Amino acid sequence: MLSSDALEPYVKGLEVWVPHAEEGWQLATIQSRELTEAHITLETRAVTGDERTNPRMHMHAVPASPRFLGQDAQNTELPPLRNPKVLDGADDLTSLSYLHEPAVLNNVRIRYAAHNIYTYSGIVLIAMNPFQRVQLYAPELMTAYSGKRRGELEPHLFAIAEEAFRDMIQEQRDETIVVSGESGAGKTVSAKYIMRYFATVATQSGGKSLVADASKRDDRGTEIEEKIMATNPILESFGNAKTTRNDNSSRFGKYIQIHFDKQSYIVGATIRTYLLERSRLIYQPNTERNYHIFYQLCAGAPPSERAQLCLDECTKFAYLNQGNCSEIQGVNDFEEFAETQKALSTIGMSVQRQWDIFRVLASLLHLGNVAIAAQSRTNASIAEDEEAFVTATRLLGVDAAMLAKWITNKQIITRSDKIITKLTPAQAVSVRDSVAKFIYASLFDWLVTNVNATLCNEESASQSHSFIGVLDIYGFEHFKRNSFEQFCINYANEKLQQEFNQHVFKLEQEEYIREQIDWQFIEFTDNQPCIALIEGKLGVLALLDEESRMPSGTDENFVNKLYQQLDTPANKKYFKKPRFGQSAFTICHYAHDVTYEAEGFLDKNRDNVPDEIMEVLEASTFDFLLEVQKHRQAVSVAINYGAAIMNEAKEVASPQTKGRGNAGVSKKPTLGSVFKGSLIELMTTINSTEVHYIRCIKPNEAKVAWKFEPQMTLSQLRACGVLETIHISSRGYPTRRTLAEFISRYYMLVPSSKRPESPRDYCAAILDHALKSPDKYQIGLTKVFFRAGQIALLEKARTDKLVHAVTMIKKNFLARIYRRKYLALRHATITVQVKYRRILRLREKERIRREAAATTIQRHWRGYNQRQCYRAALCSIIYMQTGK
Ligand SMILES: Nc1ncnc2c1ncn2[C@@H]1O[C@H](COP(=O)(O)OP(=O)(O)OP(=O)(O)O)[C@@H](O)[C@H]1O
Repeated sequence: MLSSDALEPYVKGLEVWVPHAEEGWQLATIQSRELTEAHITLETRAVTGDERTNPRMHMHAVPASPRFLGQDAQNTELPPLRNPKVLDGADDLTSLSYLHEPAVLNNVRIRYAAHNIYTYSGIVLIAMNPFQRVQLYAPELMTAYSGKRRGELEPHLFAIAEEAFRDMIQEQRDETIVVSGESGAGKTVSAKYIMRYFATVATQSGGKSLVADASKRDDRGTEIEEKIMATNPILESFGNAKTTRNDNSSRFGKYIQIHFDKQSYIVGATIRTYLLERSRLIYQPNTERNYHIFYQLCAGAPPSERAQLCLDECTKFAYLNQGNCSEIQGVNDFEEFAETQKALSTIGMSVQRQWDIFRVLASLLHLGNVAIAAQSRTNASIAEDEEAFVTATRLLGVDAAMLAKWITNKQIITRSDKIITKLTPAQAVSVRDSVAKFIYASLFDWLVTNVNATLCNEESASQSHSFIGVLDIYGFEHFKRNSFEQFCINYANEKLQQEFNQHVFKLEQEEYIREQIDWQFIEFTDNQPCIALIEGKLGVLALLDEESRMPSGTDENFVNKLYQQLDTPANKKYFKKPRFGQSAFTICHYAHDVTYEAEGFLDKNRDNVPDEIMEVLEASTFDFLLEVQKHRQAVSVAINYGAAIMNEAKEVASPQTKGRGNAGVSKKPTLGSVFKGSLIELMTTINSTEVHYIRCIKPNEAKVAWKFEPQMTLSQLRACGVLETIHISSRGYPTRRTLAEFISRYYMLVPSSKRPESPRDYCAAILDHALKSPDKYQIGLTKVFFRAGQIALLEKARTDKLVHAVTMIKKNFLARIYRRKYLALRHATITVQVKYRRILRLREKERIRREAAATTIQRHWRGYNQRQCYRAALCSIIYMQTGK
């Protein structure tokens, strides 16, 4: 049933959001509203756009289940309300009055259009990729953010870095900055700037930040910072590749811990890496490349080393030419090779050791060129004198005959016998490739361990007092075809999302307690059932491991096991068996339902090379290769030990799983279990730190500067949990203002005679006047908390008040002006009148005077005439009488 409160704002002329196919959401105004006992009808019209593409929208809501009908879709809710215009482009989404999907999208869009790439969403920083160099990372800006609290300046990743740095000093605890987002969203760039910030900014005791002054740092300090920065080009060369989505895509996850001493100077760093994409070594889709280092080596090796390693154009190597892409626009592999070498030297790696590494890389390229022929129709064979094979085995320092034998044959050990069978050419190619993948993955791990050894020796480890970790991890992935890699990535994201949700809740609760407001905490939907479905005792990973350890295990058996174990009513919210086909399974993740193709799961999970080939490699005459393998074995032992402990714990917990399919079971750690172990370890670390979040968003697929694709942005906002967080917090008090901010904006809502002294009472007085429902807000010690929508009401009240005030001022002002004008006019009129009258009077006087004069003249004239006549008559008489 719709409450009258909910309906109240929906009046004619109000702006609301309606769904739109391309724009995500579109602005519309309510044209009419009709309320009957049976239902409510709202009719809206799009504010912009042409009538054909955006026809009128008719909305209905029945009392029992409010709904509005779109052009062709039915919605069960009233349309979301638009925020007051004054909030457009707010730099923190939590300051919006209505917090919903369209509001978030609109705000981010407005900011991006104004070239503001960063926006806060509560504790999260949303970073939109500009796909263009922006002037936001200069040292002067680092100085500006140094020592400043978040919110004092525009949103920025330096503000997040500074916050972590300050918290570390003040709270004496470890910090983590989680940078996530989809491929090409800007994680690596952001992580690099954060590291640069830490490398540039140092502290003085007392927690006062300042940009590092070279004179204040000893050489060791500066050297460590240089080394830390040098890890970027190294890891990028060996772990990044060109993909369709990103020219410099990191094909692994990493967690870099920067260690600080008691004075908050950097003393070292350690790097943990996750799930390097191994398949890229042997296969690249069209327009994609293998790892950068191979192309750099082919372009940059000097002639003597080139000859020694038999290097050629990169297009000549099967492992490098499948994507038909040997160059990246704007990247010079020759120069990049020099950069990589320089970085390796910076971390203290000798030139000899560098060439050992390059030798291994060259051997892999030649191994990829080894032709596997069909000896008979089904049996594979390798020509031992083939150039590529000779070079590969020479560089690897291994027995060519033995390697050829174990690439083309397989040995099965039974209780009483050892049976050798021939492999098909396809199987042999797969073994050859598994050797290459194994060596490259081992080399990568060795490299990371060595980088760590130089970045954090025993001395720096002993000085380390606290650390800030930067996690640059792949975001949620959902492609047309999803495989084991996407499964692992999405599993990692489920774990991070859970941590994030709990964190947001924890923070909310903490703030409410700190501010001493009354609240009843709301439950939120935890994604734990989905995580349990993946990593639980009989979850996807356990069943995958069980099947992987069977000598005769297949992807089909694995997927059937999933159907049997997991396709149950209890799991129906999280696991689905697709309607068609028997080779896929769907997991309903927090961000999206993803259907995974089971094909290849077992191979990828097993990720092992036959024992016989391991023996061949272990007998190598190339010392460096042996060192790499020893390192690998040490890591495996550690993982096995961890796995054994985990298994033991599991078996104690669940006796019914004991003995499940143990016959002929391989004891090697599977990739899934390794990943699970490293993820658990990562989560333990992260949970012991204070976490800060940066969510990178890729605003368009084509990587075009400043282009905003709403649907693409929306799906990422959903996937990175921003909308989920907003949903969570909107059930509490999502909007808040400090008492001072609140008073300075809304003081006019209470008459000046009724303004109390204390800020809290002042706020209470304002709220009492402006908001009808006291349950819609709470006044804390330093902040006022609002339920969704209240700021819009306050804004409206403020606008009404101001409009009223403006009208009054205008009225009085105009009255004054017109009165003045009137008085001036009156005065002028009177003056004119007086003068005119005077003139008239003068004229009258003059006339009278003239008339009098005329009369006189007339009289005189008449007199004169009469006299003249008299005189003439007299003369005539005299004349007549006298004759004179
Ligand atoms: N802040 C930024 N300023 C300018 N350009 C950026 C910024 N962030 C990202 N870019 C551009 O986007 C590209 C992709 O960024 P980046 O490599 O950091 O993505 P990613 O999220 O790490 O991707 P992947 O997961 O594939 O490694 C960069 O090469 C750069 O061109």
